[in-house]
Amino acid sequence: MRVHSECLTGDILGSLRCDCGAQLEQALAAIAAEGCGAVVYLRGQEGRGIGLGHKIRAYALQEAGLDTVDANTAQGLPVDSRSYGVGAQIVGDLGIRRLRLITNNPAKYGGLDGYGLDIVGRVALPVVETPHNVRYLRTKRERMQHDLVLAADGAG
Ligand SMILES: Nc1nc2c(ncn2[C@@H]2O[C@H](COP(=O)(O)OP(=O)(O)OP(=O)(O)O)[C@@H](O)[C@H]2O)c(=O)[nH]1
Repeated sequence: MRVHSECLTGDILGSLRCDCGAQLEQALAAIAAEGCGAVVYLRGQEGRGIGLGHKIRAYALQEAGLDTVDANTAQGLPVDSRSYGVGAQIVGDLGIRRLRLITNNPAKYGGLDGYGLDIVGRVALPVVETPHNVRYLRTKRERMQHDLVLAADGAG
């Protein structure tokens, strides 16, 4: 089961600044290979909840040296305002009660817990690391506690 946060730039336009598009593709492929599963695509979560306009402004701040966390707070916005209650209810509405969750994000795992869903495991997504997204990935690991192993530690 994949609960995916909307990312217009990564999912639709194929931006290399984040790994969202790659993660969506990986999740779809993993579910296809398994022969069962679902992707719930959560609209309204663009930019970890700040919206597309603010995310584009965050990109300008990142060009000036801020990381993805500080580029949110510099705009007076929360680092991550996503909640997963609606996602959990959609999962339940699909008739799914017992699942393995495809994510590297502990907050997502915790956020889906407790809605009558039995989350029996986590499926880690292999990291698709490029020179363009390595700083983004490192910030996810170091400041947002994502469970990521990066090959390029020490680079970039
Ligand atoms: N604020 C901000 N949000 C971003 C940026 N790049 C991508 N996003 C958003 O980040 C969200 C994805 O969250 P992540 O924390 O990258 O990963 P995740 O989906 O929570 O974790 P996984 O389940 O492991 O994929 C999407 O809503 C994207 O729109 C950025 O530079 N700044």
